[in-house]
Amino acid sequence: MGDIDPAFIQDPDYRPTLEPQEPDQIPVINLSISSPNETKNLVSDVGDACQKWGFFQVINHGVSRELRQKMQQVAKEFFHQTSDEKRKVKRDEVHPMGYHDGENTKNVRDWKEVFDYLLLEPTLIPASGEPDSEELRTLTNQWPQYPPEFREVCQEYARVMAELANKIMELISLSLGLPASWFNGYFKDQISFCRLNYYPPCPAPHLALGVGRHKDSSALTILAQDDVGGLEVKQKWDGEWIPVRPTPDAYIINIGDVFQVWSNDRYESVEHRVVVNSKKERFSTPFFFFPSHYVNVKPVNEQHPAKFKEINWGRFFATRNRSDYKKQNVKNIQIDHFRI
Ligand SMILES: O=C(O)CCC(=O)C(=O)O
Ligand SMILES: [Fe+2]
Repeated sequence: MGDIDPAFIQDPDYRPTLEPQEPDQIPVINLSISSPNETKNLVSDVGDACQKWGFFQVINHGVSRELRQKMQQVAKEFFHQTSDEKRKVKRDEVHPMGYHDGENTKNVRDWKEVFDYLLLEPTLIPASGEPDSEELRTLTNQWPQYPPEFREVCQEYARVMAELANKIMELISLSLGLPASWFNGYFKDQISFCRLNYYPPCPAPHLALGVGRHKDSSALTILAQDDVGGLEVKQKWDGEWIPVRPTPDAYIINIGDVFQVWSNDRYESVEHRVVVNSKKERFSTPFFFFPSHYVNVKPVNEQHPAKFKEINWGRFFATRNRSDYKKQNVKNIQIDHFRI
């Protein structure tokens, strides 16, 4: 036990502790409301969670349990196939959507396999991150033959996630003192995508991570995790890693880089990572809610000095996503590069 490819081994500073930790402290927010007064409380709970943690869980979100279970089932059936079968829909530089088993986060390999697909087909993004390049690139999905209902279930699931993302974004807008629909127009041609994560049991969970520490570059992310656990969030005030314990039927929401810029640092995109274990496989499904490629992201409140320069979202996305395929000599681009 314990012998793994050195490409997966984290630097000692970033290895997980795997010791029992404190009980879960990430807020759980009930989205069902029946009076205007409850809306006020809900908005204030969302705002507090965004400010303190950058993470919260939601219950009574309106997504059917049946759809979530179907999604879990097709993911299991897909990932349990042979490598050869899965590689028929392998991602590459021409087709960035599909199956992938060699992702690096911060230049260390993740102990996971993924399948990515876009909400909208086709989706347009800039061909490169170069500031003066106007060329666009058309992205489409790749779908496996098996299981036969895979495509239909995935597409339905992404549509439902986009609706939930809108609802949560409206609450976040209200919590920032803006009209609920303030950001809606930025998502007309959204580059949102859904990812199926599969973490096989790992013989050396003390050395490797399912996903290394990172921030999501989305506006927000909606994550479904199964009952195994493994997601950890970096507590803002002391850098402790806090587990997000599985809560039946809940979705985990986190603020991504886009909302950090829009809110001018009031809400931060918080670092998180995934710990693996030697006994149980784990599945999770993040939906990354991204604006349209042509949106220029900048702080919305003009009463305070802006902490970020305007960022063209498509170019940022195009630059960041190149890091999936090659080990890079430089750290991949982050919003901090745009700080004033
Ligand atoms: O699997 C998880 O719990 C989280 C995955 C994640 O953070 C990501 O895919 O960006
Ligand atoms: Fe993430």
